[in-house]
Amino acid sequence: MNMSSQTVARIPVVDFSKADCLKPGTSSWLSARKDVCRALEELGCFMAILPSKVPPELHKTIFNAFDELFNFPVDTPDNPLRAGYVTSCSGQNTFGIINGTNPQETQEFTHLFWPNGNDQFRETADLYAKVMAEIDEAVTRMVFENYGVEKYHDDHFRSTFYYLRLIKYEVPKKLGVDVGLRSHTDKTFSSILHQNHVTGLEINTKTNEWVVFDPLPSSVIFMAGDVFQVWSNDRVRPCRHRVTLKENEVRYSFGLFSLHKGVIHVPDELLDKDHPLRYKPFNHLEFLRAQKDLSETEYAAKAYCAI
Ligand SMILES: O=C(O)CCC(=O)C(=O)O
Ligand SMILES: [Fe+2]
Repeated sequence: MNMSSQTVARIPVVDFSKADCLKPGTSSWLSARKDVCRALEELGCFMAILPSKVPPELHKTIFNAFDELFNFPVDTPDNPLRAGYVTSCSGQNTFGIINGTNPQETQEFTHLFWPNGNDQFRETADLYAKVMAEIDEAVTRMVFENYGVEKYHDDHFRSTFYYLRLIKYEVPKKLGVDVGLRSHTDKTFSSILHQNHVTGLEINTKTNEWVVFDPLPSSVIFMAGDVFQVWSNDRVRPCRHRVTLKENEVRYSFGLFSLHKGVIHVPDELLDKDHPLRYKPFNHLEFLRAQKDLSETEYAAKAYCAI
């Protein structure tokens, strides 16, 4: 063991470009499952190397399109884009697409900007969203299997939908101290982010260190949200994170946020005398509607439905 691995916490890596990694029951699946579950219980996140069907050059394609997207004038009073254009309280500008894994939705969105369409952007966004959703399906199945409740996974996944967000952080005014997003946990079941080359996302470890996420271009970060914690009766650790802007460049990220239609409850199989029930069943979408601040708060679902 060298010095740095003793002193610097690292974000675990799970390689989904390996053959059969996304096929339940194979030896690659089982080995990935072990790494996934350990990472989610210890840290609440991991870096996922994307399957090889995502060609590495698409990284440039998607973020070059972001330059154009975020330069469209959206602040004119009658612009239909205003409705979907949200500016959060700190440094984020975002476009959000509900049901972002549905190609019809991304097509409508694309046409708002480019009246004649932009196949390159649309197809690239669709591919990333699709692959990220496949990773989400596999990862949640791995966790369900690990806890012996895989029989609930199909229903769970059928009730999942994805909110796609395109996020921009401006070049910071004061390098090194500018806040992109204050420390928070996501109010999702899970969140998956693909970012451009500008670092800024920081992950909080169990020992309260902040570790900078420095991804490979062909990777994403998978983070457990508050609702994953509640569902697992505190076995999965929600990922506490923030964005600090330290580089003299625009930072972009492409995020897929999973939401659940219906009631979340802890499976009975996860309860025993050492693990008494900690959460009341709750409706994810009602919970989201009840939140005043959707971005920069911590452990909100825990507070909402703890027993
Ligand atoms: O842009 C990022 O890397 C993180 C975004 C984030 O944490 C959020 O939108 O909740
Ligand atoms: Fe977040």
